[in-house]
Amino acid sequence: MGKITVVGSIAMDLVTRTLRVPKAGETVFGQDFSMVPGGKGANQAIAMARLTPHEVNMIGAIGTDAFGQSISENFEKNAVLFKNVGTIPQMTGIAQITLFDEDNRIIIIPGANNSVSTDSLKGSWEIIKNSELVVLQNEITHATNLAVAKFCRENGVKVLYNPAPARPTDLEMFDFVDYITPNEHECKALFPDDSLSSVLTKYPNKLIVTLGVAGVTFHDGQEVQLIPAIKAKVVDTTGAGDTFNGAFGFALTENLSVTDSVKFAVIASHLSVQKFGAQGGMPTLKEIKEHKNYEKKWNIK
Ligand SMILES: Nc1ncnc2c1ncn2[C@@H]1O[C@H](COP(=O)(O)OP(=O)(O)OP(=O)(O)O)[C@@H](O)[C@H]1O
Ligand SMILES: [K+]
Repeated sequence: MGKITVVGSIAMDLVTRTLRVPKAGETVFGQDFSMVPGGKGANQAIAMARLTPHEVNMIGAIGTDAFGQSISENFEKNAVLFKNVGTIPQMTGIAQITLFDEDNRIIIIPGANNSVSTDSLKGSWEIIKNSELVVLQNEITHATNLAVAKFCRENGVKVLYNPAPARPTDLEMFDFVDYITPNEHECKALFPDDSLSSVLTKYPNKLIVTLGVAGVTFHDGQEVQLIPAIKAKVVDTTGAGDTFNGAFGFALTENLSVTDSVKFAVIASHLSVQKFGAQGGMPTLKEIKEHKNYEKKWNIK
């Protein structure tokens, strides 16, 4: 049975690079366009499959269109098990991404991802139950996430929850998950009235907040830690957060501490921003091990 399972979104990313973002009613010429597989769930599954020789299971849904076919081929190529990815008569989810000024702007149309429900998970509970870690994000419905998290809690399965994009119901998940990884904007949306350090202190070794170029912060049980990002020549930051989550989750399953898992994932996301596409820059374990910040004591085989 699979060691790591992702229940989440699958999409095709339609990526446009431009030097100017059009104003309302305006037309501009962009630099280039490409289609690359994405979706936070699929991205995080692929980030983990690049790192682990063990099974990574993807559970989700695609549509009957051509995007679905090419996404399946991509799972195959990246050694993600996808027999529990359903195909339904709908459009595959898409993300329209504009790359501008070293950052991205994204519009998501969920399509088939909205059909991932407790009903559609019927054949998947056994895989979930036998996982060492289950990974969730916010691109499938809250009701499905909550049902999976509760099931995992009842069955002693650890859950890594990436509440992205943020939604008001996220706090209901907190009691049923082990690790929560918002970025700073998502964290502010969850706790608008609290300072970052007071929120981190409330959830030691559980709430891990990514701060983009500034790095990652969390409370380690003693004090608030800031693990700085590693400077990089940025090509495309799309997927930095997904790479972080995938690598963090993988490191936890290798029994690294939260602090070491964060440091490991910071190396992974630093490598990811140097290449194009959400998945394009996701490193292999070998690439992370060759990085100067890799610590031998982590002893990952
Ligand atoms: N420009 C950068 N240079 C180096 N590392 C970066 C850079 N941007 C992000 N990272 C690394 O990636 C991690 C995750 O990035 P970020 O906090 O932007 O997540 P995110 O907002 O979920 O990303 P995205 O939605 O773009 O995938 C950061 O904590 C940092 O370690
Ligand atoms: K990238």
